[in-house]
Amino acid sequence: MQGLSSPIDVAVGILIEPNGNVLLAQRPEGKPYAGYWEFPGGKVEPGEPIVDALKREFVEELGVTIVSAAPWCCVEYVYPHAHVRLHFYLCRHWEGQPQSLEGQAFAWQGAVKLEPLLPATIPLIHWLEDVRIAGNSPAFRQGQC
Ligand SMILES: Nc1nc2c([nH]c(=O)n2[C@H]2C[C@H](O)[C@@H](COP(=O)(O)OP(=O)(O)OP(=O)(O)O)O2)c(=O)[nH]1
Repeated sequence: MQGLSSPIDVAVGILIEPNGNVLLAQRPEGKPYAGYWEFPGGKVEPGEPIVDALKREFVEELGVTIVSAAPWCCVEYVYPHAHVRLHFYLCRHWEGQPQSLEGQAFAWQGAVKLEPLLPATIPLIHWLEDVRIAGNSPAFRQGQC
């Protein structure tokens, strides 16, 4: 089990369509919390800039090239399997249609109704309501990490 004093950095991207829909993915079999919904992303490799990890994960998982992404918030959470520090980015500009390259299910959602969601991601759904329709570039939310 990961040491609780050393969080694992995770880069997570929220793709937002012009109509305000956001993309979620379902965790595949074999991973902790399989079947739970999350925003696409994955672990940052040692020495890797977080935004580079974000771009790498989107190419690997979805075949999507992120053109620009804005850091939005950071959430720390201790699971039984790991202590994670999640770096969430908002992304309105990308190239390519998301494809299920790792066999995972995807869903575009307006007001997100999917269940179950990963516990650390649940608060994001509420915060997203302030930004997904407005089309603005919200300030970084301070204070969660
Ligand atoms: N991608 C993503 N991960 C999240 C979210 N919320 C949340 O708690 N997590 C956690 C679950 C995992 O413990 C961790 C992501 O690790 P992962 O195992 O999915 O990463 P990975 O794709 O690099 O996996 P692997 O190569 O190690 O198999 O972050 C979220 O919204 N999106």
